[in-house]
Amino acid sequence: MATDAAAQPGAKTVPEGFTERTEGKATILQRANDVFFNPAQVVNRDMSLSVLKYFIAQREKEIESGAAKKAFQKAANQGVGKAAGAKAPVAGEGVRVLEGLAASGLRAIRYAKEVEGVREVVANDLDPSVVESMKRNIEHNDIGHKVTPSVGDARLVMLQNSGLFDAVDLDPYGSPSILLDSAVQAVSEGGLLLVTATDMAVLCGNNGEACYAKYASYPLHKPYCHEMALRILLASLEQHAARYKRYIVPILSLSIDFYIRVFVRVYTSAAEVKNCATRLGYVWQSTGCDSYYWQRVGRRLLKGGNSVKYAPGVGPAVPQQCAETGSGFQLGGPFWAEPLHDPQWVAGLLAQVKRDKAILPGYNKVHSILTNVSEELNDVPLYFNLHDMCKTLRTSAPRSEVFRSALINAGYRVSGTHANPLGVKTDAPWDVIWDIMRCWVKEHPVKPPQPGSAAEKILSKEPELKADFSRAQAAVSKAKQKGVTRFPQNPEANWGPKPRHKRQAPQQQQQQQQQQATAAQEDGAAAEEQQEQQQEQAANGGAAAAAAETMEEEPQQPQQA
Ligand SMILES: C[S@@+](CC[C@H](N)C(=O)[O-])C[C@H]1O[C@@H](n2cnc3c(N)ncnc32)[C@H](O)[C@@H]1O
Repeated sequence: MATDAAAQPGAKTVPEGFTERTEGKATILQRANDVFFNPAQVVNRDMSLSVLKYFIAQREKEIESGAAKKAFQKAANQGVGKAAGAKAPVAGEGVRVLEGLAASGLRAIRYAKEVEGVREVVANDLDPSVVESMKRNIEHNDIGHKVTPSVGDARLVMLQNSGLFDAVDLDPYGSPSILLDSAVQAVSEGGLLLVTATDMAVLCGNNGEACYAKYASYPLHKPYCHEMALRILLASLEQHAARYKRYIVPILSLSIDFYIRVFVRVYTSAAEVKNCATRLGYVWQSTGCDSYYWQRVGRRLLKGGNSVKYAPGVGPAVPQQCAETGSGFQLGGPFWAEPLHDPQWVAGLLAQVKRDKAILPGYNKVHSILTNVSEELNDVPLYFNLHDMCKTLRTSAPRSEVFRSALINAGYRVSGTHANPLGVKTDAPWDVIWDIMRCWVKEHPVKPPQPGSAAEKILSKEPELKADFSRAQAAVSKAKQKGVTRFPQNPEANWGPKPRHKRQAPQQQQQQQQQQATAAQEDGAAAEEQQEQQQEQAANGGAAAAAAETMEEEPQQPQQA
């Protein structure tokens, strides 16, 4: 937990006009109105620290098995790191990290102090006055030469150190788009990229044209927009990487409150890069209802023996008119269409985080997010919001467990998503999903819908499937069964991005207000989900059981002082 602290006897002297602020093992010096420290980012820093720690352990194993050296040689033959004189990784030598936009240096200092196996962190910032305060903080933390301060444009630093950093962390205000091209070149073979984006209004489709300009992907302003934002950033990373015969492997992709954060490894392979278009897809979104359909940009065709041929995607993947409502479609993308996470990493990371509970100030939220992620259907891109579908039909929403049971009883898989407390992921096709809703409305009649409305068109069809709403065991997530709080409330209002340390243009202010409004909405949805959970508990086991389960929940304490 971050704390304000007065100087203790024997502790480092706190210069006049400063106070100390501690997060994890790092203590930084802060002046009044300093905006360098944003407590809302503790979860971002804890998560990043944990992923970096896990990455280092994995990398050591790869060095010991010889896989890392082999990969390094292969990449060197393609020119990776050649200009900068990159060397093959050596066991026990530790990793070299770049924090490209390091501000106060808090994150860099935490990496250096808390993650074993970090050899050096280069903490870089464009603003010389910021680097002065960073130097003060490095000195204040007694970390010797482990953190190297640097002033410069992160893009230049990355290009000048191509292939030389084992991990590159980019945590900008707003969009990372202009940093991605140099970032995919800066990491060593199999290296780790950790990237934040806070331009959620852009990525979520409020300004689609701006998103296309920045990321070359058209967003759709729909309930799945937070996962779509992740898929836009990943698609952009993949396309930048492909230009240098490199490709990405996402290990963890997170939508948290008001920002997204992706963790990907970067490899080099001319053969693998040919698959780039097959990993990306467009989404056809019905303009009349909630249905959406994927279409890959490219195809990989196996032609007998080992012969592989690449071809453009086939389409359109939808008819001229939406099968449910007769309306047209919007086309979004291209988006990353492959899994967002590596399940083995997620399982290992979750176990490691549990062991590190005492040393992670943002543990509760980090644990909740990873628990949710571990239960997500990783091969089902995007999700729908059950409440939105009910709005389309002007009906009351079934409890999520009841709706999920119907999907499972019809032979399909279903899960929630960490990106939205009300989101449902399933491999059921849309005609099945709508049939379940038609059956629900038959059992819970609604007022006759408006002639010509989407509700009328959808409900005028007889369901082909007879939905079975009886309780299926797998309909309740394991976390929920164990009483793990899946969406903890944020500790305070306006828990969101901080302004840049300069006057903001009205457009930026508006964007920030939108981001905060989105975060507030999500908090509302989380509260709704918790209320629903309590109602379900009460309905399933009576008040006593609900009370007992509630007591088992982890306390929802604010993560910051
Ligand atoms: C959100 S803050 C970083 C916060 C920090 N990562 C942390 O966890 O505390 C963004 C910083 O990026 C710096 N910055 C913006 N553009 C940059 C660039 N092109 N190169 C390097 N630093 C940049 C700003 O000066 C600012 O200090």
